Amino acid sequence: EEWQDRGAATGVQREYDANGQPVLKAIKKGVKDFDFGTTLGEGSYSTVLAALDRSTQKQYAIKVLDKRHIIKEKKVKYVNIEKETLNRLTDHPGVVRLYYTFQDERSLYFVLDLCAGGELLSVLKRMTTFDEDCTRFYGAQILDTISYMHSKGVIHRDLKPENVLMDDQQHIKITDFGTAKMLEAHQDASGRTYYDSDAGQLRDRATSFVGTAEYVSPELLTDKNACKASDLWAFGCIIYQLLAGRPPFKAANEYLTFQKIVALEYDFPTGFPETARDLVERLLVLDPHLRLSLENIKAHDFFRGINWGRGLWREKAPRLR
Ligand SMILES: Nc1ncnc2c1ncn2[C@@H]1O[C@H](COP(=O)(O)OP(=O)(O)OP(=O)(O)O)[C@@H](O)[C@H]1O
Ligand SMILES: O=C(O)C[C@H](Cc1nc2cc(Cl)cc(Cl)c2[nH]1)c1ccc(Cl)cc1
Repeated sequence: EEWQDRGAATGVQREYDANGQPVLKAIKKGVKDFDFGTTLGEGSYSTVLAALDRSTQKQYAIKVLDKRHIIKEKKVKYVNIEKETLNRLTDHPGVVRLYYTFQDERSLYFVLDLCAGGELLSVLKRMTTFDEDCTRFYGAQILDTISYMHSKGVIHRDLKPENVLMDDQQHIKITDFGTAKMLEAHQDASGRTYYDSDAGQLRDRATSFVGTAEYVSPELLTDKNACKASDLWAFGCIIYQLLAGRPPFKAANEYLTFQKIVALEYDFPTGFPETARDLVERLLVLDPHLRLSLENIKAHDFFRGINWGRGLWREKAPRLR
């Protein structure tokens, strides 16, 4: 196997060599450390199973990918991007946590947070629409997470209700980073790390990746360039969808949907709340430079009363009505 799994060791244990000298050995988890349970879902190249770590009795979701299938479908790049991106996003409650990766002769394994609440899309379908309080609460958690991702130089590029999972506290966790873009890290004069605004993206012009039709930003369709503001366009579509029960741009096929996006052809259902309408109108703006910035969105009237930061993640989720 030319790929040696340099996956992060899960910790070290102390052993003693022949002369009684203490030796620290890296502990690597493997398949045998887990009891696999129900299938939580299937992807095009993956199966996600509930699993119990026998030694800690902790529950996880383990995403299993078939090596041969990955190679045949030319998805090696995406799998490695998902691993590298998740390894960069390790300290925020709104990002699904990657604990370990390992492999055996047949498969690759991602050991992830278990999100027992399923997809936000399924919750929305059960509710038809969210009321303003729920939209404000879940919207704030999603925005706080986008803010963290962008601060780490990660653009998700495929944000949508299917990629927002719920944990057992009804808090959200964003997943599916195989198509994310990682901006180059730079050190400033005082040695602090910052990420290339979007200049570094210029080389990326040839990117072949386009997200999910209903949430694709106009700049990705016109000049094939995703930037941080592209995630904020998708955020605007999600806020609209939570309140309206459907995404703003949806047509019979992808091409017609793209036509609606670049023509900004959408309207609000009667009864759509005014403040939310104002926020969506300032997000669904064709020119990414004129779209509301992250800070402007946090300060928008729709999010009045939200305390951004730790508090947001300790609060009890409003009852989904
Ligand atoms: N951490 C998790 N906890 C609980 N369920 C999960 C978790 N991650 C994924 N799932 C579920 O498993 C299913 C498959 O997810 P996976 O990320 O493997 O593929 P996908 O991204 O949904 O599909 P595709 O690869 O075609 O885009 C999803 O529908 C999701 O609901
Ligand atoms: O060195 C690393 O970064 C760890 C490896 C890299 C890696 N080994 C692979 C083997 C195959 Cl067959 C396919 C892919 Cl995508 C592979 N990616 C790895 C192991 C496990 C997981 Cl889940 C992801 C990447």
